[in-house]
Amino acid sequence: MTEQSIQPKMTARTLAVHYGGKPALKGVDLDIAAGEVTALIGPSGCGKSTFLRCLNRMNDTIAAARVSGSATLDGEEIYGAAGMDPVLLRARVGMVFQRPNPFPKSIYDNVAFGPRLHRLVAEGEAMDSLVRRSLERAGLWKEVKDVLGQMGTGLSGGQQQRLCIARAIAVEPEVILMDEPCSALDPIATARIEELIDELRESFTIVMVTHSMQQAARVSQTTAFFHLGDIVEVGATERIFTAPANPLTQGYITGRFG
Ligand SMILES: Nc1ncnc2c1ncn2[C@@H]1O[C@H](COP(=O)(O)OP(=O)(O)OP(=O)(O)O)[C@@H](O)[C@H]1O
Repeated sequence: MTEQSIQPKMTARTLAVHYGGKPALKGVDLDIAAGEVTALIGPSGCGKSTFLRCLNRMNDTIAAARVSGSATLDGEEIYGAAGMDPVLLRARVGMVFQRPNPFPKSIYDNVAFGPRLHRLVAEGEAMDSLVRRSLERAGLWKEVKDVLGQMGTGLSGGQQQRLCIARAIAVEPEVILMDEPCSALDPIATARIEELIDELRESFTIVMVTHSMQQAARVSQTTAFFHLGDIVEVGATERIFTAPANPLTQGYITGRFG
């Protein structure tokens, strides 16, 4: 028995990625528990973002990347001949990036983009209420309700990141991948996003790459420690930060390397 959930939302088995023949991820296994925040930590270049991108086939967009092994969503294989369509997969497994990247469109159109692409609701009242609800869930509605026609790119960095979260949740994904979502933000904007992540966990499964030990400890329930393309240790966040089993994990969380 591991410390992991017995009914994982997503799994990775011997998942490996090479970039132009160079290994970046060396065949890792991980279970992602439903309704939790899983933090991926580890030194720079150890494969955290590469792993994250495997979970919604974003590595497909990198020409040099070759993925092997298996990843599943609700037990369904993502890769291989019977794998999932990347566009449909990304509607179920959304992504928020390091730098807030709203489209050069209005706040409204940023949030309506996914629902329009996937024809989720009709234009008009139904779309208006979906946009409103998504902005409310992202904690941004009150700040933008009177300026929905203004460019999303005109918001502050923290607001832009919450807009990107609203855009991601507008299509009701099951999983949200976050790649260092606060690293471009100031401490106040970071605190708001961390609170938001904690709230979103009630509705979504979240996998987050972070360089901040404090952030991993504050917002995640499970932590996986990556080192040189492997997952060295995974377990309950509290245990990882208080009693790591592996000396490499211990060295990293106490700041001896990384
Ligand atoms: N698009 C790419 N093309 C070629 N090599 C890449 C690409 N992306 C990542 N790599 C390489 O793969 C390895 C793992 O990188 P990755 O970005 O996944 O690590 P990371 O742990 O997320 O790093 P960081 O914490 O610095 O973001 C590194 O050696 C990196 O140089």
